Amino acid sequence: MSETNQHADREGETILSVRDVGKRFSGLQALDGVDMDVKRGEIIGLIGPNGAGKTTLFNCISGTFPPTSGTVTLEGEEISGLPSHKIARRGLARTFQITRPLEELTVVENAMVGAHIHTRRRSEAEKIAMEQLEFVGLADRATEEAGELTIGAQKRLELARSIATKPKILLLDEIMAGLTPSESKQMLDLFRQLRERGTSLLIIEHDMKAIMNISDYVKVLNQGKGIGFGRPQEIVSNERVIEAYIGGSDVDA
Ligand SMILES: Nc1ncnc2c1ncn2[C@@H]1O[C@H](COP(=O)(O)OP(=O)(O)OP(=O)(O)O)[C@@H](O)[C@H]1O
Repeated sequence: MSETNQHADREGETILSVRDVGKRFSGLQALDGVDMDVKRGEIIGLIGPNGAGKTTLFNCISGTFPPTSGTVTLEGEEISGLPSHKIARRGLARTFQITRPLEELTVVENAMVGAHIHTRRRSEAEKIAMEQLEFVGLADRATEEAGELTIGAQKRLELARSIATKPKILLLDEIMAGLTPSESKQMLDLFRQLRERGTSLLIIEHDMKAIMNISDYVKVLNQGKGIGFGRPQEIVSNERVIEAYIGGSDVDA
């Protein structure tokens, strides 16, 4: 069975659909015919060796740049080629590999940046932002300068900012990097709560144990191509996946 068709019959409403997506950077084919679906309330882990194309796929989905070929649809409507702010307004949020809050703003003002994509009213944005800070455990630090936060708290603020956009699907790019074990556990708990609310998550993460623990399904990229899709226990015993990791110079999620 091809990796694309495996589990194609899984149930639930498709939120995000990636079809035959390719991305070329001058001489380099960074993505080549990638297919993937994310259903409502699913957590999908996206893994692969360094340079596999994981962040490039996030960039193509979220509108940082358009794919060279193929389509991306959100709730059945094509979003490939739209600018990122329009994609965000339709319900797709993302975090970035290197997260830095606007240090001179307060914690709540940072979270309000997310809320402002839906409302221009400050009081309404502040209400939405405070709800999300409450969710990530930062409400009591709302008036502090964001630059004062520890790395772990900055990551939770980044999560609060992104969920303040009220996403149907959230793309998380190594948001657990640099967290202590207890902060990672707290982050995984937040992911589970988001799933319970019906938010879909697509997660790039270094920590293989965490990704296998949290994901409903795992998608594996290697050299720009999908080489595996399945339940975590299927992925860890998939020979193509093992070969891609052992054959590569580095093991990375
Ligand atoms: N803007 C760009 N211009 C040119 N090449 C790029 C660009 N972005 C990514 N690439 C190249 O595309 C390939 C895929 O990179 P990408 O960052 O998507 O991989 P990744 O799987 O996220 O890797 P890592 O785990 O190291 O972050 C790499 O060879 C990279 O050098």
